[in-house]
Amino acid sequence: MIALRGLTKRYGDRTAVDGLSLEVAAGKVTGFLGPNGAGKSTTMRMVVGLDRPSAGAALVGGRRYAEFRHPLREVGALLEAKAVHPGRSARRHLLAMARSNGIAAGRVDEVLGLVGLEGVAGKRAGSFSLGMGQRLGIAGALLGDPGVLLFDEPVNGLDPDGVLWVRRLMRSLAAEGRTVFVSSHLMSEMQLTADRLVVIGRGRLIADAPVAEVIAASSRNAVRVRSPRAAELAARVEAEAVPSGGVPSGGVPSGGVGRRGVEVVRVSAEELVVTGLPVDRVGWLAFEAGVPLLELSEEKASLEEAYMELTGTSVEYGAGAAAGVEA
Ligand SMILES: Nc1ncnc2c1ncn2[C@@H]1O[C@H](COP(=O)(O)OP(=O)(O)OP(=O)(O)O)[C@@H](O)[C@H]1O
Repeated sequence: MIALRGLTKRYGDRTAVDGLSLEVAAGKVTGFLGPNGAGKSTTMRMVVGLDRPSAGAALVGGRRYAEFRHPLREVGALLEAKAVHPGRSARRHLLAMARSNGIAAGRVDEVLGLVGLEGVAGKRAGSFSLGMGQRLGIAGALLGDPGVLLFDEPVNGLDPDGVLWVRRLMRSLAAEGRTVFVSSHLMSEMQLTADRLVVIGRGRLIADAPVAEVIAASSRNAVRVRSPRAAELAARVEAEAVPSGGVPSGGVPSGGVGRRGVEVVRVSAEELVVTGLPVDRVGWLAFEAGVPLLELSEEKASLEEAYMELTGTSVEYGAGAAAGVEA
């Protein structure tokens, strides 16, 4: 398990990571998301002792990275692909890592096989493509057979086969009970790979929840209804939004991701789009109102849509973001 306790990193007057507190559980793939410059790499670097926190702590299994005698056996990381001496062969690079961490030399060929680089193990790492560099980085992370793994943008530069391979690898590492913490900008890939998500913006925590919960909290989730008596149904649904007590009962509790009310958009005389209520609730309301239904369907948000909503005000370098101006 990884535990961040008030983790903070300042570079001069810039706060890259701002009081992050969370736990990344074992046995799961946890996706680490956030706009460019949000502080993901800085956070990961602090977990593996490459950066020193300005305040707070990053713990692996309750201990700081610096306390480990053989850190690669505790936590493996792919942080910068190609962070390898270009003149060294892949095998020599891994052998040097293994030696410094008391790892048997035989493990080097094992991980080279695991990542599919056995055929080029003697070649200079400097001649590797971006994708081969990523595979070598992943081999390095796996070398000490650690219980905790961090991957910063692992599919960067990989072809579709490689992307699928990384997805399966992450899933199988988590299934073995390991802690897998992986950053990515590819939302569709994260939707397929991750169990949980940690979303940050400007160094601060925005969400920490299961993937399904993050998506369920999106206002883009909607229920499409067609009925010859759509107006009656709309009135019934709107009554649900603001009951006599004045408190919206339709807001779907979202477990820390956000709250919202019920909205009805009249698309046409026969068609409505309802947001803020689950599809089965809309079905019951139609039944209670005695309104016939011609269609009742669910439109689910994608993780990408949910993510855009969550991070909308935290984007620093987006096309629409005014540089240097706080949202
Ligand atoms: N060594 C450094 N010196 C000064 N500022 C830094 C340093 N490293 C990172 N930063 C700043 O800290 C902030 C967070 O950067 P970081 O690389 O952690 O973000 P990120 O979420 O990984 O972004 P990306 O998705 O673009 O990789 C950025 O504003 C960055 O410019």
